[in-house]
Amino acid sequence: MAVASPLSPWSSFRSFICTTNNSDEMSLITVTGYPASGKSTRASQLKAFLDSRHNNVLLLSDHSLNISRDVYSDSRAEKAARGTLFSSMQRLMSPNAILIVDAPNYIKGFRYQMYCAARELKLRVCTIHVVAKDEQCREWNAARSDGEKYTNETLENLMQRYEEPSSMVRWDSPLFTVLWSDEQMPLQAIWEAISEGTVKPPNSGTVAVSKAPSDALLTLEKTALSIITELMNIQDGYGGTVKLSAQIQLPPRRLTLPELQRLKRQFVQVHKKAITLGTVEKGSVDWDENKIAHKFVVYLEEHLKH
Ligand SMILES: Nc1ncnc2c1ncn2[C@@H]1O[C@H](COP(=O)(O)OP(=O)(O)OP(=O)(O)O)[C@@H](O)[C@H]1O
Repeated sequence: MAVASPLSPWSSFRSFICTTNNSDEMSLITVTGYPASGKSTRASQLKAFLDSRHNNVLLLSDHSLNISRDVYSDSRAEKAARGTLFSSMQRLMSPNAILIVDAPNYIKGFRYQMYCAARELKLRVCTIHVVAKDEQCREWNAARSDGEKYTNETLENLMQRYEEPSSMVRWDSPLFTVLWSDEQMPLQAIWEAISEGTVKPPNSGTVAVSKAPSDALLTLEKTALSIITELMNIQDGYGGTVKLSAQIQLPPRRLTLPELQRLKRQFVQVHKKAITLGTVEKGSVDWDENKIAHKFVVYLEEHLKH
């Protein structure tokens, strides 16, 4: 995988600057991602862009609420902190405000609650998923000097518990995925989602969005899933029908299903954006089963701990 250089947070919005104001957009933007994945960096980048288009952009975060990192190592304190975040969010949501909620927002059910609260007020919503590899988050966390460092244990814990957003469910959509290596955020598309997107009526349930995934997305999911199933079967002595054209070098220890599932989720997330946008990443030609299998095997070899 290519190693990207650190991005410059301000480089991507300059071309969109204009001075539209006094609009009646009301919206909730939920930022989510791993701990120390760059959520606040992206949230302030987004706020700077939106400030040039709207006169009431608010940013709510653990930091602005003085919520300490320690809450994430104590489930009761964490629950109370989520309550504080939620009530502040409700207080700040208003006509003519764009509210960005920059917090871990890693629990699916919590994002759903936020979505319902926004719909009650007929706000437009969108979710920004900031994606960084585990290793990158560890590195950024270790290097941070802003007093917001997580302990290693809390960091690992939060990464394990993270529930990824999905564009297939209403409460996470529209979903914008921003990779740690992306120089640009999709600022214009986010603006359109919150200023022109559909305002969903309250209380119309939680069913999945009807839009079908592309074949490529399904193949990506299915192929990665069949590989981890096969690996578990082989490890448990059930053998397996080896369909892969690639061989895999495994670490000399037992692999666990949760770790394989986590790597699968990350792998899918990393490649989903290219597929949904119809763009092609450097080095990949298409998305057939064999090529995906090969990419996933390489990904596993790179990321499985020895
Ligand atoms: N793209 C990037 N390039 C280089 N460094 C980055 C990048 N994104 C974030 N960082 C660094 O990583 C650290 C964490 O960034 P940031 O606060 O944006 O993450 P976060 O996800 O909001 O963290 P938290 O989970 O603590 O809220 C900071 O020290 C920041 O400077």
